[in-house]
Amino acid sequence: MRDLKAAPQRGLLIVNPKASTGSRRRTRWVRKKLDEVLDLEVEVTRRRDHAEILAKRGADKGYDVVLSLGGDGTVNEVVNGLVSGGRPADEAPIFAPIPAGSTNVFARALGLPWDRRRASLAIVSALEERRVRTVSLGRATGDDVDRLFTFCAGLGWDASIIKKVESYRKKRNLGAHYARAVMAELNEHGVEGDTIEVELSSGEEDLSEGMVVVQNCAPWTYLGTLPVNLNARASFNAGLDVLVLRKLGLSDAAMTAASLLVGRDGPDGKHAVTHHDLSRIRLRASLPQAFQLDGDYLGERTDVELSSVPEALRVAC
Ligand SMILES: Nc1ncnc2c1ncn2[C@@H]1O[C@H](COP(=O)(O)OP(=O)(O)OP(=O)(O)O)[C@@H](O)[C@H]1O
Repeated sequence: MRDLKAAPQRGLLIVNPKASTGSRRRTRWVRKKLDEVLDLEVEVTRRRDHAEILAKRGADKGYDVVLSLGGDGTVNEVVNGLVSGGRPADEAPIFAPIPAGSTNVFARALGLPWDRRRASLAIVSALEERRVRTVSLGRATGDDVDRLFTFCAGLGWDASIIKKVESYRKKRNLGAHYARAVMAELNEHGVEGDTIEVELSSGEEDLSEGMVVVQNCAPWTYLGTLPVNLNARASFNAGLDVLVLRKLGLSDAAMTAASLLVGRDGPDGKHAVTHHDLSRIRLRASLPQAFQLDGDYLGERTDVELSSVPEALRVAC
């Protein structure tokens, strides 16, 4: 092992003590491992949005590496703090996400193991070997929101489901909760509803009557170990991908939902279409629709613009 203590990088570990799979003992183990390669400071979040403030402070203070120990909510806050105000990737600390949530989409999409110990070891080895990758991010603006996202944004049906899943919080087996929320949503509303106009930077237009999902990478999410690939071509090295769910009758809603969630071939083109590698996507809903960023329900919105921010963040993985 190379002795980085000779010239250690300064690291800041931001710990969310409320993340689903967090515990003091596990945090101590991670901290000990990181201590071997970094001159490490640790900060613990005290409330929602605190990770963003801590990360911004870390970037301002010139830390070389900032790590999160939490789920995708913590990742989203830390990333927003690191490159807030348009800070270029090479002037921001290198980021590394250590998974401690229930799903950990961003860390897994980077190829890190779901298991926190194995992920920590992979990150330690990336730091030792100075293995860094620069990834794109997405940015959502409009209707009093201006926020970066790491893996997805959604307007309509999937955000309503996320709102439901959040209400089942602190219970285990999120895969089952997700399926339960899908069925509850289908029973209550179907997927037919108000329209969402979709305007793409390619010049194309589309119309959805249920849901629009924008992805910055693939997969979109995981049900346990199963990757859900609504848009398998989405990539950190390209612009944004979008899935537009077109008109859908209640009779085949469950079938289509199932094929979207577990199908290997993506949407069938009849009920849903995808568009690849876009710099900008404008969404205008006829009535306020549920909105989510990185799996976090943010309330209802009618007008949102999603844009790609290429090479926005350096990641050790
Ligand atoms: N001390 C705290 N008290 C209450 N909430 C907190 C605290 N620190 C962070 N949070 C909030 O906890 C929320 C959930 O965090 P996070 O997404 O990291 O974990 P998770 O929900 O277990 O993961 P996943 O989204 O994968 O299920 C975030 O919105 C974050 O802002």
